[in-house]
Amino acid sequence: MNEPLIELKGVSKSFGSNKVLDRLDLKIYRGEALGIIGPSGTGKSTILRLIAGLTNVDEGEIYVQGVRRQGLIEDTKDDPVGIGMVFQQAALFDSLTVEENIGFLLYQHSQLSPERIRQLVNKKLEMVGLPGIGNLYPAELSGGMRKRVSFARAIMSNPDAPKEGAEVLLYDEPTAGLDPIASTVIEDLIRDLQSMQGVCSTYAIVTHQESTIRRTADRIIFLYQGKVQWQGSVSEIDTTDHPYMKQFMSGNIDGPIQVAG
Ligand SMILES: Nc1ncnc2c1ncn2[C@@H]1O[C@H](COP(=O)(O)OP(=O)(O)OP(=O)(O)O)[C@@H](O)[C@H]1O
Repeated sequence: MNEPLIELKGVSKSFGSNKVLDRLDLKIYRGEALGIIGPSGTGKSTILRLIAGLTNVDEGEIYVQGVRRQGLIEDTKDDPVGIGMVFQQAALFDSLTVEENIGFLLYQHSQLSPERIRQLVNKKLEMVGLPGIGNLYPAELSGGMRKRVSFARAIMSNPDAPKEGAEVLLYDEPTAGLDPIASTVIEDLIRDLQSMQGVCSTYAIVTHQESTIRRTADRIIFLYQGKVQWQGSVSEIDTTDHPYMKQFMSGNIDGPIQVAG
């Protein structure tokens, strides 16, 4: 098989005495849509934050396109692959307009003219199905619209920079708190972005919503007690006899997974 785009080798991560990840191995291949599922507090978001370079491993290694990541993303000038992250909360600046939010990094760090940034922002807003809302403030948007704006921000790129935008997107519960129809819109958008040329063809998605698991992932890993306990394709969700998966997908209180609280 090809070299993985992202690889975690023997990664451990603790917060105080809480060992969240325990010698975890994980590979994400180019063009793959990986779903990460598991009970609350098992470290799914932590995996995304490690891949994004927002936090450091305690032990183990992270490779991005075969190159070992050293330190946090802010210390790494030339990560070989652009990695964008969409957070659970859209995490927009309330005092800035949609356009200023999406173009934030370019306004801060590029030499591009405001007019050029505005054009680029408008293009991204069209891609996420929200043309013409650049002048609105986050408070004027619905939750689903805010999520889409955060997608636009994650795929924003500087055409003058050597690489054209995020190649890998990390979605942390992108449909949490949305009604079923708004969730479908987001799920479709995730797949649409994947199929658009030049945008992120590879992504990892953390979600608790069953429709999102089924509609946005190709391969799924089930995380529990710091390790990948099961992995398979979406169709195998319904056929697996794995006790963790059967309990988790049925929502049964009784089973090998200890119920928190
Ligand atoms: N910065 C931090 N400081 C202390 N503890 C943390 C920190 N970040 C995460 N944790 C703890 O690590 C564990 C895993 O958190 P994480 O958010 O990765 O889990 P998760 O599987 O994404 O959970 P959920 O499904 O509830 O969102 C939790 O017990 C959490 O309290």
